[in-house]
Formats: sequence, C-alpha cells, structure tokens
Amino acid sequence: MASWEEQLRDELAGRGVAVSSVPGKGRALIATRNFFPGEVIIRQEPYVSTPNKFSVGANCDNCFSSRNLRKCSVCRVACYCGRDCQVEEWKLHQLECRAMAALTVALTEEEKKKLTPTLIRLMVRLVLRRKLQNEQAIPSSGTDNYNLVDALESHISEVDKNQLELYAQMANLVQRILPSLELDLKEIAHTFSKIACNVFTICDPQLRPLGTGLYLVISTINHSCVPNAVVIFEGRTAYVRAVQPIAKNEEVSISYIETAATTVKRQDYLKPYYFTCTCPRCVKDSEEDALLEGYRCKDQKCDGFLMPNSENKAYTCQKCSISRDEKELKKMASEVLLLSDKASSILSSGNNSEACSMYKIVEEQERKLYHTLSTTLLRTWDTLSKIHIELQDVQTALMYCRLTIPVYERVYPPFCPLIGLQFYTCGKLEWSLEYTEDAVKSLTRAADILRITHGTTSGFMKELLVMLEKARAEAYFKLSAGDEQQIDR
Ligand SMILES: C[S@@+](CC[C@H](N)C(=O)[O-])C[C@H]1O[C@@H](n2cnc3c(N)ncnc32)[C@H](O)[C@@H]1O
Repeated sequence: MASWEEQLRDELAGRGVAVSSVPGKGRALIATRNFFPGEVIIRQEPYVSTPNKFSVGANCDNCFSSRNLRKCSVCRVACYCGRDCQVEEWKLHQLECRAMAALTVALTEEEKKKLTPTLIRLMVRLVLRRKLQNEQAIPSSGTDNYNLVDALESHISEVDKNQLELYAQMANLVQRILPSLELDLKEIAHTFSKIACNVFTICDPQLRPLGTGLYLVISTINHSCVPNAVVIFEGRTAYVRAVQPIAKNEEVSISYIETAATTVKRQDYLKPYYFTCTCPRCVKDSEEDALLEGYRCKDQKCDGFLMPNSENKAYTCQKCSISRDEKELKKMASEVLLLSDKASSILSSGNNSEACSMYKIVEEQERKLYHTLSTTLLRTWDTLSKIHIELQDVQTALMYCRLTIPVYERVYPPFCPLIGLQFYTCGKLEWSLEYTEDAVKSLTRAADILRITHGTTSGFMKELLVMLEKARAEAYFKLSAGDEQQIDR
C-alpha cells in the first residue's frame, strides 16, 4: 500500500501542484503547471473547523450558512441549517456533543477569556477526528489524514515560557472535557503550537470572520507581502486562486497579514509565525514605507509626502523640501492616536452618533498630519463611511467611501479582494442614491477584480453580477429616456 506521502503526491499531481522543501522556509506549495489569474490552484475542506465566538449560534457548524438555524438540543452549542448538514457532521458531533456541554460549564469566566474556547473546541474536534479516522469510522485520503497534522510546523522550541504554560493549561482542559480518552498532554500542547502557526480565519465573501479552520494542504503555502494567490472561502470550503500568472515550478504564496503597512509593521505582524520575510517588498528601499506612514507636508497647499532624512531627526517634503521635526510629528501622532482610541471605544459601546462626531474630530486632526494616501486616514474614512451607513446617511457614507478608493488602489496590489469589495460598497451606495452611471462604473470595477479572487459561481458573486446587469439596464434606460426627451424638445 502507498505511504501517505505517496498518496499526497499522487492526489496533488492531478491538481497541478506539489509539496516540496524550499531552503529557509520549510515546506512549500509549488505549481507543477502554469496558472492564470483567477484560476483555482487548490480547493480544500477543513480537517476540522469551528464557528468563532461571534458566530456560534449564528452560523451552521457544517456549511457556515446563517439561514434556518437550529441548535443541538443537548449541547446547545452546535447549530445546523438543516438535516443534511446535521447528518454530515453527526459522526464527529455525537462524540463532541457531551464534551461541548461539559466545556460550557467547565470554564470559569476567567478561563473563557484566557483559554480561547474556539481553539479548545478545534482541538477537541482534532482529537476526535483522528480517533474516527484511526478506527476507520470515517474515510481518510492523501490530503485528509492526521499525518498531515503531524507534519505541520510548530516552532515549539521558539515559543516563550508563558505561552507554553498556556498551551499546557489548554491541554489539561481538553483532557478534562474528554475524560474517556487518555491523551498525551505534551503532544496536545505541541499541537496547540502547530494550530497557532497554521490556522485560518474562515471569512464570508465580504471578508467578515466567521470561524476557524485547519486546512492541511493549504497550510503548506508560505507567506509573501506580494503574494501570487489569495484564499477565499465559500462556506467553510477554502479556494486558493492565482492573482498573478504563476509559472510552472514557481512557489505559490499568500499573505498571512494585512499588507497595507510599513515593512517594520509587517515584520511585527509576522512575529507569531517566527520568520523574517525577505519578499521583494521587504528588501526594497523605504520610499513605499514613507508613503504608507504618510506624513504630509506642513504647507497645507502642498500635496507632497515626507521622507525621513538620513539622520532621522526630521522629515522632508519630497515636493517642496520643507522639513518637519520628527519629535513634533511623533507627538502629534500619539495625540491623534489617543483621540482615535477614544472614538473606537465609543463606537464599540454602540453609540454611533457620538462615535461619528468623535471620528470627525480625529479625521480633522489626521488631515493636518497625514497624507491623503496614508493608511491612517484610510482606516478613519472607512470607519466614518460604515458609521454613516449605520446612521442611514447614504450620501455622506458614499463621500467617505469614495475618498478611500484611490488609497486602496495605491496600497494594495491590483487583484486584491479588498479593492474589489470597496468598489462593491461604493457601487451599492451609488445605486441606492440612483447615481446609476457611477454605480455601473464601480460595480464593473468590483466585478473585474472579484471574478479573479472569488470566481463567479458563489451566491455572493451571482448577486453582484445580477446587480451589475440591473444597473447597466437602468443606465441604458435612463440614457435612452434622456435621448427621447431631447428629441421631443
Ligand atoms: C503555514 S506554515 C507554511 C508551511 C511551512 N513552511 C511548513 O513547512 O509547514 C507557516 C510557517 O512557514 C514558514 N514560512 C512561511 N512563509 C515564510 C517565508 N516567506 N519565509 C520563511 N519562512 C516562511 C514559517 O516557519 C511559518 O511559521
């Protein structure tokens, strides 16, 4: 019988990819044929997954749908949208059900905060799935077996003492809620460390987080700040699509982090993965960083951006050469940050009107400090747009949304789902205000990007394409009605 490595190689060969070692990176996913932008490189179901704390009870445990949900009457944790999903999950859930009921009572409030119930549940499912596959109660395959969990990177020797202690506590808890199994607690703690470096946040098509999942082949894909692929979920199925042409023998890469950030910040975001990125963006000069950080010229009439001078004690405008003192800039930045934190906590408390006033003050201050292509102003405009949508002030929401578009296009690569989604929001706002021609333009841009990142068959994409068709028809109708009126006159 073929070993699991041979089975994996054979299954992946049919899909045009292979898992190989790359110096300095460990394993990597390599294309064994050319892929064009928009093409699915690999599609995978999670080995295990769980809805996150916001979506427990809000999404089906099996397909992550939010419709027609019913809770399991025993554990009151698992939710299903129908019989098919319940049956599909049953073998795992019947073992997990009592444990889930135990988990909800076993955890003190303190423990719930510290021990991340989502990860505990993921581990419970991992242990139970391994048991079911070992007993051959459920099938396994080259891309769906526990050997692939064993092969995951853990960085255990680099994990700090406090984190190790936490993993040990979490392992103990898993044993407490699965008392009938004799678990190797050291191995479970080690597996928590693997989960930390390999887990994916499962998002809906608009990139709102729904849950957590472990995808054992997709986990072999390494990071780049200029990735050639993206991961998008349909339900809990992960699709990796090329966003650039990928040549045969080229490594497939995705981004693990928010890439609209300076090199220093990106390296900081990557700390949980224990490596230093050496992608082309990370080894480039600092001009891009200066733009992302985005300090503006002191002269409000000048639209130049600042670069730190060689001693780093001042920043100089690249257009008119006026300098700003570094200390003064940092002081202003920390004052604005305080205001922004205050605004954010008002928003979290649900007071949209007060948050709106506070964010407007933040924006006013940020405009004095940051360039209009900075990521700081981008986040504030985004938030102001969302708050105005909540307040049903569509006109103002659109104004802020439009301000963000050039920044999105500047700070993200061309086929980034976030740009597509921002055009989608803009198009919807324009359409609801009956700015039909603008809506057609925005929705067309959205569709052009999202058909590459999301494909065309998901419910979300079908809705977008129907909306675009309707907007086009309406625009045509308005145009021809206008022509007729002119002829009448
Ligand atoms: C999700 S795993 C990716 C697959 C991994 N290389 C393996 O051998 O299983 C994440 C880990 O891969 C490594 N890694 C990912 N991207 C990298 C990169 N650009 N450079 C170096 N190491 C990288 C790091 O060790 C990271 O913690």
